[in-house]
Amino acid sequence: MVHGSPLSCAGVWAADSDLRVTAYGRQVEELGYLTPTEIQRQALPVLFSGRDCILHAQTGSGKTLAYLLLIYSIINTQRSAVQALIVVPTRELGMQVAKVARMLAAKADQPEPENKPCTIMALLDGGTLKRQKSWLKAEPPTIIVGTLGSLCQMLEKQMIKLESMRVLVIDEVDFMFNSSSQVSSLRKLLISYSSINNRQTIFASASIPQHRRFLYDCIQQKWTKADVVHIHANPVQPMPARLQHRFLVSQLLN
Ligand SMILES: Nc1ncnc2c1ncn2[C@@H]1O[C@H](COP(=O)(O)OP(=O)(O)OP(=O)(O)O)[C@@H](O)[C@H]1O
Repeated sequence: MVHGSPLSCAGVWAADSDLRVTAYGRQVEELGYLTPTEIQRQALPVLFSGRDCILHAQTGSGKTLAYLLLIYSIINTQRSAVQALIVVPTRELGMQVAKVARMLAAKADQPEPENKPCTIMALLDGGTLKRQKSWLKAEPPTIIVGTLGSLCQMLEKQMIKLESMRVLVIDEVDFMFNSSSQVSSLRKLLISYSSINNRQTIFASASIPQHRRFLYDCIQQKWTKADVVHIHANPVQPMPARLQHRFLVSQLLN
C-alpha cells in the first residue's frame, strides 16, 4: 500500500492466507457491496499479487469494481501524475465507470489536510474536451477514463504523459478488437506502453471467443507480462435438462 492512497488496505476486501477474499472494508460496505461476486472473489487475490489479468465474466458480474479496487490500492495521490488509465469503447460506458470511480473516491478515507484528493478525468468522445484541456494544462489527474479517439488526440498533442502509469485497464476488449475504427489505435497504445516497468495490465470483457489465442497474443506482443492470468468466472451454464418451456396463448375478448 502506497502512502496517500485514498482507500486504505483495511478499506478494501482483504485476502486471507488461502488467498480467498474474506473480509470486507467499511467503505466498500457503505456502497452496498457486502459480498464479492464470483469474478471479484477469484480476481482480487491475483490482482493484489501484482499480476496482469484477463477478467472474463458476463456483463454485470462486477469486473469494474474489481479493477477499481486494485487501482485504489495502488495509486499515491501525493504524486502529481496519471497513475491509472481505463480505456473504454463508448462514451456511455466511460461515464458509468467514471461515476463508480468517483463514488469510491468520495468514500475513501478522509485525506489529511495536506494530502491531495484523488482526481478522475473522463476523456470521452462526443464532447469538446475544452474543460479537460485546461485541466490537463494545470495538472494531471490521478485516473483517466477515456475512449480511444479522445485519448489518442491528447497523447499526440503530448497533453497526457503516461510514464508514471501503474495500472492500464482495457474494458470491453473484445468489442475494441472487433471494431475496425478502434483496433489500430488500441494496438498502438498497447505497444507504446508495453515498456513501462512496474505497470499492471488488465483486460476485461464479457466475451473472449478465442481466449487461448488472445492470451498467446498478449504474451507474444508484450501487451502483458508472461505470467498473465486468464480468469473466467460464471461461464454460461447449459440449460438444466429438466427445464421445460411452455407457451400460454391467451385470447383477448372484447
Ligand atoms: N460485490 C458486489 N456486491 C453488490 N453489487 C455489486 C458488487 N460488485 C458490483 N456490483 C454492482 O453490480 C452492477 C454491475 O457491476 P459492474 O458494472 O462492475 O459489472 P461489469 O462486469 O463491469 O459489467 P459490464 O460488463 O457491463 O462492464 C453494478 O451496479 C455494481 O454496482
